Amino acid sequence: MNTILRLNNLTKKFGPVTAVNNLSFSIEKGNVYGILGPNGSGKSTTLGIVLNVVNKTSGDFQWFDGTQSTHEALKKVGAIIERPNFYPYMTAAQNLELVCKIKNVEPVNIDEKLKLVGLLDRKNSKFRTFSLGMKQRLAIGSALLNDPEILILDEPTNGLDPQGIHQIREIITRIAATGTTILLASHLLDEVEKVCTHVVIIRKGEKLYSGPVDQMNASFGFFELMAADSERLQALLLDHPAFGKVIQKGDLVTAFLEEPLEPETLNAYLFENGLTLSQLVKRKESLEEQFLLLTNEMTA
Ligand SMILES: Nc1ncnc2c1ncn2[C@@H]1O[C@H](COP(=O)(O)OP(=O)(O)OP(=O)(O)O)[C@@H](O)[C@H]1O
Repeated sequence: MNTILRLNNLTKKFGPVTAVNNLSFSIEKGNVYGILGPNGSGKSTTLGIVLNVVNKTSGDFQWFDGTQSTHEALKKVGAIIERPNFYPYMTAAQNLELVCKIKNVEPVNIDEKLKLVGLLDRKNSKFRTFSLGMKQRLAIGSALLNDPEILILDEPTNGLDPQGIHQIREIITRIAATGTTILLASHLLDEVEKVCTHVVIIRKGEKLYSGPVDQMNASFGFFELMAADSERLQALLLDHPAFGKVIQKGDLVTAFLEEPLEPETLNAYLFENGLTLSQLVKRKESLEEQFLLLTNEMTA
C-alpha cells in the first residue's frame, strides 16, 4: 500500500494548552479516514499542521514518500478547512474558472466536478443564491479541480440540514469510489461509521484508537447477572479467566468479558460452584456506548 501521509509524535501547544499530544498515525492510499473526537480534541489543529497553516511544536509529518517539500506535496492535496468562500456575484462555473486560474490548472474538468457534486444544472447560478449545502458542495468540487490524491475535509456536514448532510455523505462516498483518498474530521460517530473505512479516535489531542471502522466494535460484550448471594457471584466471576472488570449496582452485577464466553458455559460454571442465578443476560455495547466509554475513560 502507498502511504499518503504519516504523522510521527506530532505535538502542538498553544501556551499552556496541549492541543495535539504525541499523535502518530498514517493514511494509506484509497481509504476513507475519519479523525473522530469531541469538540476541542485537536482535530482542526492536526489538519492545520499537515496543511502548513499551523506550526507544530514538535514531532513531524511526511507527505507521500517524503522526498518533496510540504509546499510541493500540497499541490496534490485538496482541502476544505474553512467555511466555503467564493465571489457571491459570480456563477458557480465562473468561480471554478477563477480557482483553475489561481491553481494553474486547465479549466477542462469544471463540468465533470460540478456533476460529481450534483451542481451541473446550477452551473450558471450566482453563488449568492446557493444554500449552505450547495456552497459546501461547490467547495468540494473546487477542491477536486486538480484531481488531488487526497481530499481533506473538516466537519463537512456542520450546520447542514438532514438532506444536506445526506447529500454531502453521498458525494464523499462517490469520490472515494473513484479512488481518491479522503481524510475528514468529525465529532459525529454516526458520520464516521457511515462514511469512513478507517478511524483515528482522539481526545485531548491524544490517540485512543486507530484502525478499521468495522473493528471498532470488537468488544466481547458483558453479562448482567443477579443471584441471591451477590458477593459469592462477584467472587466467582473475578476467579474466572474470561472476565475483566466486575461492577455491582444494587442487586445487578455487570461483568465485562475480555475473551469470548457463552451464557451456557457461564451458567454451568456458576452452578458447578453451587450458585444459582435469578437473572442472566448477555449484552454487547453499541458502538455509541463504546465510543463514550473510550472517550470518558481518559477524563480522570
Ligand atoms: N489559535 C489557537 N490559540 C489557542 N488555543 C487554540 C488555538 N486553536 C486551537 N486551540 C485550542 O486547542 C484545542 C484543540 O482545538 P481544535 O480546534 O484543534 O479542536 P477540534 O477537535 O477541531 O474541535 P472543534 O470541533 O470544536 O473545532 C482546544 O483546546 C482549543 O481551544
